[in-house]
Amino acid sequence: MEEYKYLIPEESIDAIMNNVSTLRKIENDLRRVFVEHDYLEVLMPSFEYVDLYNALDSGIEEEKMFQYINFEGKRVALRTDFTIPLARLYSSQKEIGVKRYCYFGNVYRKEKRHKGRSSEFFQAGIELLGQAGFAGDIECLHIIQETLSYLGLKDIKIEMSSAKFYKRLCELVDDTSFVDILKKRDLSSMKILIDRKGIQSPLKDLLIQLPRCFGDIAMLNQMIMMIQDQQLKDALLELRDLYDKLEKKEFFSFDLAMTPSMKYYTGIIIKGYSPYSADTIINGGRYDKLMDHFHKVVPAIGFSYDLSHILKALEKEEENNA
Ligand SMILES: N[C@@H](Cc1c[nH]c[nH+]1)C(=O)O
Repeated sequence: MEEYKYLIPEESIDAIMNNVSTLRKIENDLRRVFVEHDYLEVLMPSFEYVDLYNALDSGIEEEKMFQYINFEGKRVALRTDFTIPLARLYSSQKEIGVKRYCYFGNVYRKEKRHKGRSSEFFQAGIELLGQAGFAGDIECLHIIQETLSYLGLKDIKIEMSSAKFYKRLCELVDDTSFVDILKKRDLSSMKILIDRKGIQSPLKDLLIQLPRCFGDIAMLNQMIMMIQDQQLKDALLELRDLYDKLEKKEFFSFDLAMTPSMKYYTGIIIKGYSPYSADTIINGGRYDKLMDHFHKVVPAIGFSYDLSHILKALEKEEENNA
């Protein structure tokens, strides 16, 4: 027992304890930008009904939730995600219109044992609710761009793809192993899958290219020319139109093999990377169907920074430059 007096469980964030001043500085810089753009800060509850998460289906499985049965006999979980509770908050408001929320706090998702990864994550994010199409997408991407310099990390890359493109691919390939192959960018398994399913060109050619389909606008244009399926093409054309409308483009590139981190995404998906972090430091996307569960039609988009991963990356970057 003695040793446990000195240890923290693997689940706990360790990157933050000694880095509080850095965390607070980044947090305050982000808060200032979010507020300048009219985002209202909200403090969300730590506990939510498991049923809410299940009904709105983020894709985070129940085994990943820290849950217990409360005095009502209902299953309650520590917050696994901010977007879902904020959708509930929005849907409970009387007036429907554009709303901008920002938030700072922990989310909890159980990691597999002995992976050396904590199960609590400190997130800072925004949700733009009621704003459809490019206007919302561009607002979010510009805020990401504006806030990047406050993270203190060099060489951050923001990659974009489309949930419509991904969903259509899944429909066409129609195989349970496909997502895993995409995640691993495993070309040899992709070829085996193509043979097993008897997939013919032009889909076959696309699937073979897919694991290496990351790059700039030239790559996207090339794929648009090559793709014949109209739904896949339209999804990429939409992405290109969005990119064309961006004022500053230097941080943004594309990754067509991207798999959405959340099931609720319906349009653009965004992931941010640092060379010093194996985990993504930004996740976001458009989610126009989430509010259907509350019988409301509300287009929405948002993103969050994972500040625990950012702090870890900062430590590594410093070590590297020492
Ligand atoms: N909630 C998402 C990020 C996000 C915010 N808004 C839209 N997506 C996550 O935790 O990964």
